[in-house]
Amino acid sequence: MGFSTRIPVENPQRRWISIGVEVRESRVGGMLGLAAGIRVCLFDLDGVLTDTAAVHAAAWKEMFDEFLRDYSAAQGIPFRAFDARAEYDAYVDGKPRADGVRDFLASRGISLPDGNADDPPAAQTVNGLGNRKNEAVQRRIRTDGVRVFEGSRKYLQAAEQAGLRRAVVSSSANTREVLDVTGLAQYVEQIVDGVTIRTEGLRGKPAPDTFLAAAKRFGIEPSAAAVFEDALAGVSAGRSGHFGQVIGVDRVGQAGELKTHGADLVVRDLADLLAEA
Ligand SMILES: O=P(O)(O)OC[C@H]1O[C@@H](O)[C@H](O)[C@@H](O)[C@@H]1O
Repeated sequence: MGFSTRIPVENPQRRWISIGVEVRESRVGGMLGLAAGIRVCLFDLDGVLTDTAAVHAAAWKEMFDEFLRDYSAAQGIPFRAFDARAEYDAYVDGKPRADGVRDFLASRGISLPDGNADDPPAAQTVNGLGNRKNEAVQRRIRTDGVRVFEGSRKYLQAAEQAGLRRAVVSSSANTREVLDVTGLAQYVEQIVDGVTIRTEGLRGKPAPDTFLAAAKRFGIEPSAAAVFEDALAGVSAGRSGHFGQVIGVDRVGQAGELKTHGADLVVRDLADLLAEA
């Protein structure tokens, strides 16, 4: 598509729009910077609506570094810390908690038994490590609070006023608490989250199941919904579910990777879409 600001005159049904880091083609007729025909917005939470991707990444690092220190001492191998940027983005971000534990450990050639959902945080199991990380993230959320991206709050309000339907689709089992403490719950009609994944037996991102479940609740085809995602696993889920539009939200300088994993369009903040509307 190229980095151009030209307005093509040969096809009046299309225009070039410049949004944040990308210049992409968009069909005229959509609202709030969306493609024509979009009636439903499916928002990821952490990193899209709230500044909690970094909170999760820090909690993962706290837990994995402690585990890796013990593990390397027991195995007599050098300790290599968890990379809260590259390894978090590649193996953990956007996925349900247990998948994040499993996929990162596998990348280091480590395999642990799954254990049970109520394993204590000290247990050397996938669930035990997941529960240890959850204690860390909840401590951080309750101590430091949660910051809402103001552009996202404005976008939610504008979407509501425009009559677009709105769901949050997150792998996090802490979704409801975060929506409640930030006051964002009032803008959200449906929630598909880490708890739904467990109770309905859905596959987590990068599988499209959670986004498809949300589209189904509105009784629409995926082609009528836009997916808003900051995680590589999340844009992959949007792409493989054949959603009408996949909007990558780049908070950490990974616009290129978001595009190669399936984003149609990459913005730095949802306010960029309002500026174009
Ligand atoms: O551990 P939770 O709160 O259930 O969240 C699971 C995952 O939820 C995703 O939304 C986050 O991007 C991940 O970082 C997080 O690990």
